[in-house]
Amino acid sequence: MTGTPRREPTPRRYLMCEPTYFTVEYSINPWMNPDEPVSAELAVKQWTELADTYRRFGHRVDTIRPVPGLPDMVFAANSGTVVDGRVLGARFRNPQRTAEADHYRRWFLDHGYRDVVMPTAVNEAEGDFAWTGRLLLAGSGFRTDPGAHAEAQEVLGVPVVSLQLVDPRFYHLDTALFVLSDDHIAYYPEAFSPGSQRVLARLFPDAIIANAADAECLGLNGVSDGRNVVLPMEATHLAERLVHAGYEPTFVDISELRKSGGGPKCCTMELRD
Ligand SMILES: CN(C)C(=N)NCCC[C@H](N)C(=O)O
Repeated sequence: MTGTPRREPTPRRYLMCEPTYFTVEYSINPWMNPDEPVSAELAVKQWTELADTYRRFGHRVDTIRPVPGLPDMVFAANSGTVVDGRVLGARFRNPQRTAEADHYRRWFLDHGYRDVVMPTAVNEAEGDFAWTGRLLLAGSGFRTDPGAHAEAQEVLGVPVVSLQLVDPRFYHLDTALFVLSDDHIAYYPEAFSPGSQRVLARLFPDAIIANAADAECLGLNGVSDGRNVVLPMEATHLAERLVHAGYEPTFVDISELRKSGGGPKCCTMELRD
């Protein structure tokens, strides 16, 4: 008889950016409504709790200084994909976010990264790239260009699997899929084209399948260290499935950051050195 697998955490290093200048003053995804009030103070509180959660699990959290006028800079995951110490930076689709990429590029150079390449194609980094430990899953359809997938394969030297996103609410791959442990993922099938759904089912037959309620609270924007899985507090169905599979969910409140279309993962770039 096979029981629930024992899940082992591995130490992580994350890069985060405090939402000091957080606002929703433009709309570049369906979650953003500039007419709805937003509190930078509450966003900072929620972000601080997220960073403290990682530290409590023994992970290292580095930070980059926020820049006035770049309210989405808090979404660190969109500014770099790091595998084995190699960095592929970002090129944003929307002009409102263009300047973020260079601040992060400079952070990498100032912190000892020597292999830093800036993309030629539109590339929103870990927003659309997820490293499973074997494959780099790559989303396109709304933000990252399919050409960026080939560029990532060349620069990072890892096999890339292209996936097509089809629902504008789930405009980045990390709104619809995340990696739980080596080669084990959770995802929301309806966010993907029929062909991409078949690819995912073939590659990950034991994946955890999320439902619409999980996806609609950005529950797929989770962060896992192999055992502890940080999730938005509304993602209760997904949390039950994770417990069943041997993981330990931890809930965080990200309601303020969600007003910009972001969750825990968007705030967290993983530095795989
Ligand atoms: C989970 N997601 C989508 C992220 N990886 N990033 C959030 C980016 C939010 C920003 N307002 C934007 O629309 O770009």
